[in-house]
Amino acid sequence: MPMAPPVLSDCRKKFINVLPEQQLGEEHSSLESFRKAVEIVPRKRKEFSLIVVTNGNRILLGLKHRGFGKGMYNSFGGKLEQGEDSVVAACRELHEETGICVTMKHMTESKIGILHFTFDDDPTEMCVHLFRVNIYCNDHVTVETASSSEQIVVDPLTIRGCDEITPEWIENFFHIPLHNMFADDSIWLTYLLASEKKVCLDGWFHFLEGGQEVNTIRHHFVDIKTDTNSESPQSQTMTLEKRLFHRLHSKNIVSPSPKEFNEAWAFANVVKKSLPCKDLDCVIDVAGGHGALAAILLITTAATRAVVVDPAQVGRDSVRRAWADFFPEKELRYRHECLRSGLPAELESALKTTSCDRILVVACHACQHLSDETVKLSCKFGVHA
Ligand SMILES: Nc1nc2c([nH]c(=O)n2[C@H]2C[C@H](O)[C@@H](COP(=O)(O)OP(=O)(O)OP(=O)(O)O)O2)c(=O)[nH]1
Repeated sequence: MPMAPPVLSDCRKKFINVLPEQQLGEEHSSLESFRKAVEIVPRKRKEFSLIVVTNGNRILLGLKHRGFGKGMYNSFGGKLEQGEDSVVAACRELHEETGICVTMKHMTESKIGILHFTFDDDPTEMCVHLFRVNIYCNDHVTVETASSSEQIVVDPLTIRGCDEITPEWIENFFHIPLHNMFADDSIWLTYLLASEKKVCLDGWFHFLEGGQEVNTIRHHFVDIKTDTNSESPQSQTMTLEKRLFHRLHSKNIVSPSPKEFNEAWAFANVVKKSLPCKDLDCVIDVAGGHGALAAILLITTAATRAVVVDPAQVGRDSVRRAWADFFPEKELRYRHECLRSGLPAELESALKTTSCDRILVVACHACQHLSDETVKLSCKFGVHA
């Protein structure tokens, strides 16, 4: 059964600087209900472009120095010039404000919706054409999967601002400065960034009087279309390491912590460099706790099964909850038992179905006694450790 798309309010809980609910107004479930509540019919309409720029799980935001939104962070864009098409305007504004060049073809494919803004104290409706551009930085040699035939490769040193705006990379987009951005960003931008699927948005936001100082929405309605067959642009370009990290964060998993995840990732890489993992079948992670190391080895090697031997029950199966779809048809088990009895039992059982050179015992911790015991037992059974 296809998974239901996430709810707007659930997505924003994952971001640390999200604005308080009082500033985000009432959420409507249909445009009709939104229009009825707002009552005001705008008399004029102005068109703008807005381009969200990401690179994996980083986002490029601009700090505005003048005009609308001065002193706040926003994505890039501006007014459409007389008779100008929204795609042409988006290419022009992105280049003017960041130096990034995107072809018309790519910008056309990057259009993801429209945002409509109305105000209690202004009869003009702002109609913002929304684009989502995911760039590849050519100092990031780690990009693993690039599905688009025409990638936007940017030399990060060429990114520059102008007198109106200064671009700045936010390394983890769950940390974007939403408290210093337009209130609607806490609603739609969080959804866009948190979604692992490609989304198109039609957003309607009605603001209270008072402009950016008050920055408060009275009513909103966001119509979201999720393309369940298509990964979001950031998922396509994220390295596997970032995708795994991102998944832990987006599911609010605290065990493994970011530090433990980094350690497990680094440890797995060292193990893979020093051992012939091509024909690996079984991984035994001794005192492996939450099981991140075992799972990373399952995901990144040919191993088909892994078992975590640890008397402590750590993380309550968090790793499987977060990453199960990264190792489909592979098995991750937990054996809650001490090393002395659990490891030999697992080794004996594994050796019944596979050869010793296809079994790997790993242990990532600082206890000399535990390490000695692990190596001694592994040597006794003739497996890699
Ligand atoms: N994220 C977000 N962006 C908004 C909101 N409202 C709004 O106009 N924008 C965007 C659309 C445009 O990209 C930008 C406003 O355009 P601008 O006033 O900077 O236009 P411009 O660059 O042509 O300005 P200028 O040269 O005439 O000073 O802000 C909003 O509520 N949220």
